Amino acid sequence: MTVIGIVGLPGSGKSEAANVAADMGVPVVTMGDVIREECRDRGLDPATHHGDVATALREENGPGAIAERSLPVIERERTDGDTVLVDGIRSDVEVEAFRDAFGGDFLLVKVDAPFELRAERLDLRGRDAGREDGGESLEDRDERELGFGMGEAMEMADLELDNTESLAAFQRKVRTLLREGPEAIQS
Ligand SMILES: Nc1ncnc2c1ncn2[C@@H]1O[C@H](COP(=O)(O)OP(=O)(O)OP(=O)(O)O)[C@@H](O)[C@H]1O
Repeated sequence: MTVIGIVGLPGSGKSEAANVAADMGVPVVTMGDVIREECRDRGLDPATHHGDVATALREENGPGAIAERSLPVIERERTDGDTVLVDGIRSDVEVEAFRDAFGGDFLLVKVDAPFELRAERLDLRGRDAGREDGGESLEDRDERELGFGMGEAMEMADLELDNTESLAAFQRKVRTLLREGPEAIQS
């Protein structure tokens, strides 16, 4: 069994990687869903309290809290000992939590695309990038994510998936990783 964690800056292609996994029947655990579940356990509406509950979880149980909460969900999904993909890792502390839990069965994959390409793609997606209406710019989002420890998390990656070609090429690369393992990938 392999637990594959995905890291990368906003717009790099993490969700697309998760979509490929889901299409292949590989379970995807989204750490945001874990927070939403915690909201419901606390009787709070995830639509309005997502950020508060994420902050509260970290304050109450330390910076690795959300990763820790994801562990039983991952265990639940690894029924046949198959691969599970985890999306939503934000920091080195969370990477450490997964490494402690899964040891050599944990593979950290960094999805990489340069700023301009991410900005362009997010523009096409119709949210996030270069907003002039008071929304957060991609620079600010990058800054915020790096502030959580995303830079350190990315530096810990076991494997880098370049996403500078077409979407189809990226999807092929992710499928190869999930089917054949990291040895089959040449950056
Ligand atoms: N190789 C590619 N070619 C064209 N478009 C792409 C490519 N990879 C991703 N995209 C598109 O770029 C946008 C951002 O990708 P995606 O949502 O997967 O990024 P993300 O890392 O999950 O971002 P966020 O952190 O904002 O959730 C999406 O609209 C996606 O379809």
